[in-house]
Amino acid sequence: MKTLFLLELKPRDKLKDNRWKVIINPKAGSGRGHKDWPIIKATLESKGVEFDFEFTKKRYHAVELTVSAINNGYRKIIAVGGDGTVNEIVNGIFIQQQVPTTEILLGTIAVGTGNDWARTYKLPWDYSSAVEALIEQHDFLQDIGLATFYETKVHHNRYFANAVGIGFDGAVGFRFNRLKELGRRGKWLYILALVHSLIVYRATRVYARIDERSIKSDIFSATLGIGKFNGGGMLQVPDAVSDDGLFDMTIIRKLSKWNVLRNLPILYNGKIYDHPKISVVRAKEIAIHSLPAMPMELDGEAVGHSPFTFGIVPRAIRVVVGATFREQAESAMI
Ligand SMILES: Nc1ncnc2c1ncn2[C@@H]1O[C@H](COP(=O)(O)OP(=O)(O)OP(=O)(O)O)[C@@H](O)[C@H]1O
Repeated sequence: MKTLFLLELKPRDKLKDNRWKVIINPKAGSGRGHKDWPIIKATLESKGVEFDFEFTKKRYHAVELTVSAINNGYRKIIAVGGDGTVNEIVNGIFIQQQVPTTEILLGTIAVGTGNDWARTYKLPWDYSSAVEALIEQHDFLQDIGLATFYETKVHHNRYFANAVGIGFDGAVGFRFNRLKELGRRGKWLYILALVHSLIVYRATRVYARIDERSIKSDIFSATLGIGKFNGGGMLQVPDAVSDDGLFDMTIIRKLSKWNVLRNLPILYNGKIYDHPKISVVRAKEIAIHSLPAMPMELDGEAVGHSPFTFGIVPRAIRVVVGATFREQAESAMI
């Protein structure tokens, strides 16, 4: 009985209800995480935010830091990074076993390259306004996706908070990561990866189960979205709603390379579905098999290849959003 009493009290003793744990990826945004941290830190301090902080030291370290932060009583976490950092923190929130995932509040200060997750929530880019948003704490419960895939014959599971791209989109992700590893930088890097992949990538025969439906088609690319953006501002899933319990899956059927190049603007202007070979389906459960295997990027990270399964976990993580997004979400509910 005495032991039980102690066990119940111990986590409460160390609860840090109002203190944020800040996890900084120094490599995000080609080193912006490291370079801008002194400014971000000074901004947090000047606005009276209570926090402790830690830098990631390697890939996936943010997963570990999140699990130990929650085990040490933190319930509010700030990601200083890009989509990959947010993704690792979300995976850490699911891995920990101390509290339900919805009891953790996730905020972000976007210093990444693409920052697509932050775009959906209209989070401010300047650090002063981003910190104000954390103080105002407009929160929102968003859906999370769980993907299964293969990487060199090993089966993996990973949660995602924003979007997954498969086929051509996945190939661009792999090329983009490769260019970054080679030390290439700059805002045109994604376009460079896209043009390179366009030269070498071919549509594949895809067999998919989408909830109750089955499809067989030659598919060039597909994007599953919880958020609306991917690829650093592309609107490939422009109508995705991040708390509707459904993926929006944009399917781009086999296209000529010229047709892809000519239609690049519709990837950015929200009119992607005007194209006759592009359509959208909405579903909770999706299974995909392809010949040959197709590559996948998940929240901007090139991670593996098919066969894939995707499932949605509705309203699973509480996130801090921008005031404009919150107002729009509230007026949509009226
Ligand atoms: N200390 C570190 N050293 C090397 N890599 C790291 C470190 N910390 C995190 N990473 C890795 O950095 C990668 C990129 O992080 P992140 O996605 O946050 O930035 P980004 O790629 O610039 O932004 P975005 O995904 O929004 O374009 C992730 O794969 C992450 O695992």
